Amino acid sequence: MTAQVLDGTATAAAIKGELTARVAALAARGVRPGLGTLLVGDDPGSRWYVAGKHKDCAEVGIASIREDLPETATQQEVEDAVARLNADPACTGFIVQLPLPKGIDTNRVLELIDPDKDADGLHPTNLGRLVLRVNEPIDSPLPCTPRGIIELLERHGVDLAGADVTVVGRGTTVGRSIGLLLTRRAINATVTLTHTGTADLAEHTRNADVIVAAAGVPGIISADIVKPGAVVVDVGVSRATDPETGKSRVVGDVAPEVREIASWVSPNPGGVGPMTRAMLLSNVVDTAERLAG
Ligand SMILES: Nc1nc2c(c(=O)[nH]1)N[C@@H](CN(C=O)c1ccc(C(=O)N[C@@H](CCC(=O)O)C(=O)O)cc1)CN2
Repeated sequence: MTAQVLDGTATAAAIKGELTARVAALAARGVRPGLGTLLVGDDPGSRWYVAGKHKDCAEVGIASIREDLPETATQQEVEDAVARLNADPACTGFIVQLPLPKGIDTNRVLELIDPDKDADGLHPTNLGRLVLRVNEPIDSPLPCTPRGIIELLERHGVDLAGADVTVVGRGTTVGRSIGLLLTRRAINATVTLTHTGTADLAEHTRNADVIVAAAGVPGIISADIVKPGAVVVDVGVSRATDPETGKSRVVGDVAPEVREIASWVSPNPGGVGPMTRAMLLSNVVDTAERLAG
């Protein structure tokens, strides 16, 4: 079996087309959504991601606002930047690019974001709504990567109802929050969350209909620990130097041989990354539509 491709690039492009129409409809009503970003420090990956977010905004017609601080910024300076974005009426939603430099209290910064402007869905109030609202529709922003993974699977016709999903990695932006989404009644998957303390990872992945690999360990999902016909989503982002070009490139958590055994695999790059970007735009447009009534 050769797996079919969960094409995040094409799916994200389709979503951006839909969002462009929704932004135009808002403009006709005199409403312009605006995404703010707060970037602290010089990490090249983070700079690239933030630049991509502003490029995406321009493509769909969302205004964008930037707050860039140096690596040496103090906790107070970061908190002041959050306060400016909270107060800026042109900014209808914003994100704090993660990770923040060492010495900055990330949880405290996230808690200071106005939950109604939390474009990443990472404020405790919005994560709490996800915990509490198992049955009802959710009218608050959802974390972008988990939302993007589910959208990617659904738009490729992967049925999650009753599926056994094994998530690898317990980070806040993906591992912990995707379980909350997948176990909502509207989706109805059964989730096993594995992490570095899991005694036997293979036992859990071999039983899974769907594997979401977000460990950040290159190749941790090898073909021998995947059930034939399983769906495998690669969220891992590690970097390696390409021996042929000498350039840095992304390496995922899923070994290439998995494509010979799985039914669907998300490429990496070109899978979950573009979907994360598209879901950030969706969150901003959803919020602007709610504000506009
Ligand atoms: N505040 C947040 N910080 C971070 C998040 C997040 O959702 N919110 N996620 C990641 C970074 N990220 C967005 O911020 C992100 C990661 C990857 C991609 C992407 O499109 N990647 C490309 C490959 C890029 C490359 O070659 O380097 C792909 O997968 O095709 C977009 C956004 C951590 N921080």
